Amino acid sequence: MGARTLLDRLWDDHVVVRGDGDGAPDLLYVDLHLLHEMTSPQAFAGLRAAGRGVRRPDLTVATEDHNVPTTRPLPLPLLDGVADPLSRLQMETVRRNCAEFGVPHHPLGSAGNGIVHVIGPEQGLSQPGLSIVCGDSHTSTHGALGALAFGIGTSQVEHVLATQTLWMERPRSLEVRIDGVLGPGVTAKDLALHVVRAIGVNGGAGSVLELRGSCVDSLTVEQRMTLCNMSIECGARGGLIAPDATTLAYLAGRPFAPTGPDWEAATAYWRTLRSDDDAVFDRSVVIDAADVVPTVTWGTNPSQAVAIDDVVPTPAPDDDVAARALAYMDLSPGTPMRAIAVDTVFIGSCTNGRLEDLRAAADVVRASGRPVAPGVRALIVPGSAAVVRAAEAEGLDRVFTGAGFEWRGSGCSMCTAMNPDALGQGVRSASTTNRNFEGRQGDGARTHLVSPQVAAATALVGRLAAPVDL
Ligand SMILES: CC(C)[C@H](C(=O)O)[C@@H](O)C(=O)O
Ligand code: SF4
Repeated sequence: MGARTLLDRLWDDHVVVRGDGDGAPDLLYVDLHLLHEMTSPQAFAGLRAAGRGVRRPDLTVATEDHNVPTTRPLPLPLLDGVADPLSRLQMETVRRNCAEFGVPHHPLGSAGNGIVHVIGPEQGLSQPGLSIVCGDSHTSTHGALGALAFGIGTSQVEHVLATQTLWMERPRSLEVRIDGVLGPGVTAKDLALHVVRAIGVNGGAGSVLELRGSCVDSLTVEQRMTLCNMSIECGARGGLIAPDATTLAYLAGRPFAPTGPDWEAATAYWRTLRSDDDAVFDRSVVIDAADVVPTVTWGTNPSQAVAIDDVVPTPAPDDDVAARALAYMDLSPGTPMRAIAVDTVFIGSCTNGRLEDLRAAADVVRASGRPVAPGVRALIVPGSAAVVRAAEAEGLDRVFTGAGFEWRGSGCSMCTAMNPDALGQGVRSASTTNRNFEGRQGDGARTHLVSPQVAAATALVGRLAAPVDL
């Protein structure tokens, strides 16, 4: 066999039936199927209608995240506290489906509950070399551990439930080589926004990004997850990072990580999961880490971003997309980004709702000693119940509440307007999430994507700000 990329290796290891002819889909085996309440109901309904069961409930895990309220105390064990009838129905439905089909489920209020892309890695379910699917685009997050991880549609969810396999066209490989060192105050989120700008919101279409190079090697697994999470925002099928010693150290001792001789065997395989030195990628993009700066978005897609030191850009005369974005965002060209006042700050989501993100934000708050600016609503929503526990054990909750932030239970929350945390018309937010689309955080709400550090500083200043401004 010739030189192979990491994507080739992972793909070849999962093909059950090879497609007939060029561009024909292959049938892939699925090692881990993650479910949440938004995209699983119709799939289970289809199974039931066809009189079929779940082929491998032991390789399937469900959670509740998109619709859940994050106010505390949690409304358990009953759903009495879930006021919104649609959310309540979704939560009841996933519970009933999982009970009926024998699928392990982490309901709101249970120790293992959280955002689907946060709980997989933290429980050690997401491992190098696995094929992982979920009816959710940000399944790319799990690629940070060297897994082949894709978002799929609801009809595909049903197919995987029934067969544990999936027909898929082999994606193209896009190498994103990032060498060098990130400057002071520059985070994995800034790097993720930089990558989206470098590739463009459709530039990754049909491809899986392999993120590699000395800068990627230097990132923690949680930072790698931020990067892979946003790979989907350049239109890619997913993002991948070869497992290394950092990955192994992250996984060791997690509840579902292998132990003893199984660990030895698994890690021996994981160490082979890399692109050959002479592997040929379909395309390569090279990024110098030194060029990455603290970044904030001004528009309505994640590539419409500038340095926080910069001003709102002036669109080219024929750039209707940018003009529309500026109108929606109610921004004028030339306005310094730091002059933009916000109503709301949100720190959370599968992009930036993990322990390291909360620590980074808490460090900013602690170092400044300042309270949240008057009139600003600032929310901290940990990505999972485990993150809540770990953060509280370190006293991070007290750092935040002491400064006037709200400390919430876990869930997707303000990342998406699918739960009670949705924002109102015209509300402007700085948010550590991954999408700033029109209406994403609520009808008419205006989103600026930022890092946890910038979000924390912004909450204290009341305008877009970086920790150096405090
Ligand atoms: C609800 C779900 C299908 C959706 C996704 O696929 O990503 C959501 O998680 C999002 O982030 O927009
Ligand atoms: S946190 Fe946001 S991006 Fe992540 S799964 Fe939930 S809605 Fe999607």
